[in-house]
Amino acid sequence: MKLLSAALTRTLDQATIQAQGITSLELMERAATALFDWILTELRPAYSTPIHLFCGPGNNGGDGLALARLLHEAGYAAHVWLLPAKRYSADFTANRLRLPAEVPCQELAAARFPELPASAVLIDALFGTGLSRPLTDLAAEVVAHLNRSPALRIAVDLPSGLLADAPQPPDSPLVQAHYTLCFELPKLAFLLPGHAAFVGEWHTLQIGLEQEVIHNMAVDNYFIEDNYLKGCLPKRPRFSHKGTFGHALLLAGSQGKVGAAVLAATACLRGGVGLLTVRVPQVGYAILQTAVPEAMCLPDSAPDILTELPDLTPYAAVGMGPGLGQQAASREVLRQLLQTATVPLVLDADALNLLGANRELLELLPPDTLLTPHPKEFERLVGIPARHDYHRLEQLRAFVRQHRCYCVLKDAYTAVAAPDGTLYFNGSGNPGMATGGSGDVLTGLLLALRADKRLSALDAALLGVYAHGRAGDLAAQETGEAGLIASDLVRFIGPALQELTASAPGL
Ligand SMILES: NC(=O)C1=CN([C@@H]2O[C@H](COP(=O)(O)OP(=O)(O)OC[C@H]3O[C@@H](n4cnc5c(N)ncnc54)[C@H](OP(=O)(O)O)[C@@H]3O)[C@@H](O)[C@H]2O)[C@H](O)CC1
Ligand SMILES: [K+]
Repeated sequence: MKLLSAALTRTLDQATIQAQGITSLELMERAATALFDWILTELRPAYSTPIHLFCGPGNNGGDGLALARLLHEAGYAAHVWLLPAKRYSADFTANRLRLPAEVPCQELAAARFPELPASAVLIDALFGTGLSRPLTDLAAEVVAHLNRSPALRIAVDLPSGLLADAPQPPDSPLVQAHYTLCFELPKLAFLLPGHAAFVGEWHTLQIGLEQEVIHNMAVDNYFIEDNYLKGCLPKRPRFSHKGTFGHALLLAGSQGKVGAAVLAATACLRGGVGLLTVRVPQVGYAILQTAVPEAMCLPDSAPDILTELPDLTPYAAVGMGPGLGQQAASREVLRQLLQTATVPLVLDADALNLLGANRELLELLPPDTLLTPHPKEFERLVGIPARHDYHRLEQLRAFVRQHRCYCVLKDAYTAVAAPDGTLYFNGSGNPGMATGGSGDVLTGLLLALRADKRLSALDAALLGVYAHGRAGDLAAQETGEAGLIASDLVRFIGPALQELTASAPGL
């Protein structure tokens, strides 16, 4: 699914109007009908529930006015509050005129804000994609008033005050919505951690925008939704053998952190790797052989950290990092790996911290290496703290372009960055996955997929990130979010990958 900028959204509106031979007012009616249907099916308000609609001067306000009419016609208690302005959009005015006289409709004024009790539903239709500057004066006061209310807040298209795809000054007034209902496609702003408290739970409502036009739009941000990757993992041919799916090498573990190696190893095996060899220090040998009998173990000669890189000839892909520690000897193993590897690499955790602390090593990254930092590790990699979420995304694009690598920036909506700077935001997963070892599981899974020669680097990264989140969603159905631990993720990798597997060979 593409993420469109506010400007492209406007282009899409116009193209839809032209292609379908409809008026912009008819498109607004579709939007209002979709909002109405969602409210009725999902919220199921009582007829007596007071529904207060706060309408701004543009088409976002027009959506609110049309929704007020539909609610009123269906017997609900709609009450409209208008934000006075010098100019109103044509479709706002048309819907203002179509509002039945029985619907209470008042202009907002500083001394005349309505009481908004907990039993009410508030519709924020003040500003949408036409917002051009931070809210001030009366608009800012209205937003503060809405946020103070204990009532449920539903934002139309965007929480008012939030820009769809660009940063706003810190502390700009923003509606804190419980739900945001937008049209057809989500907005980039919804996926950034700093906006979670304002966007709330978001849903896209279909209003029949032209798919052909969307298809032809060039964008650099995508959202990976549920059906996007279905069938992308090739079905295994009947005459497969262990070699078909590659032999992976995992370099992981140190004194006190052998569990990370165990988790990554089991995830790699569940990810479908043909053969797995794990390099651990002596301290990990008995643990690994006992906990993961399916993996071969090639112990380092050192007791508690990795100090030697094994011969890489047998391997189709190499992963390094989980539980590694940051000792100088392990850094030299990393350096040697970067200098000698000719197969795909997956680098995580302390391998990333070693890169961050020795940034000259970044110059050695073989092309298409896959890095999986969380935001703090990413900051160490680039060496400059991000000023805000959008700045971090720009750093991410610059980083992958410079190093010709893939980077998985882990967050609530994990972003997979491709070397051309395109970002793919992952939609699967849940907060239960913020638990120790979750990242080690992702590394192991990605290592398995990178060892599978049938997959491109991008497909392996997208499938791995999505399946990891999906495994978390399946696991949480059984354990709940709080009770989820990383080994639960491992158990559900198989079912998650099964959902993504093509139903017939070659599909
Ligand atoms: N396909 C769709 O997504 C559809 C979307 N619809 C709805 O339309 C809005 C976008 O409508 P638009 O009229 O372009 O914009 P807004 O309603 O957000 O607001 C524009 C007016 O607000 C003024 N403005 C902007 N910023 C401020 C501010 N900080 N303070 C005060 N006033 C502000 C702006 O004035 P300018 O001076 O900037 O020109 C405009 O007057 C979209 O979000 C959807 O809700 C369609 O209904 C259906 C299809
Ligand atoms: K809004």
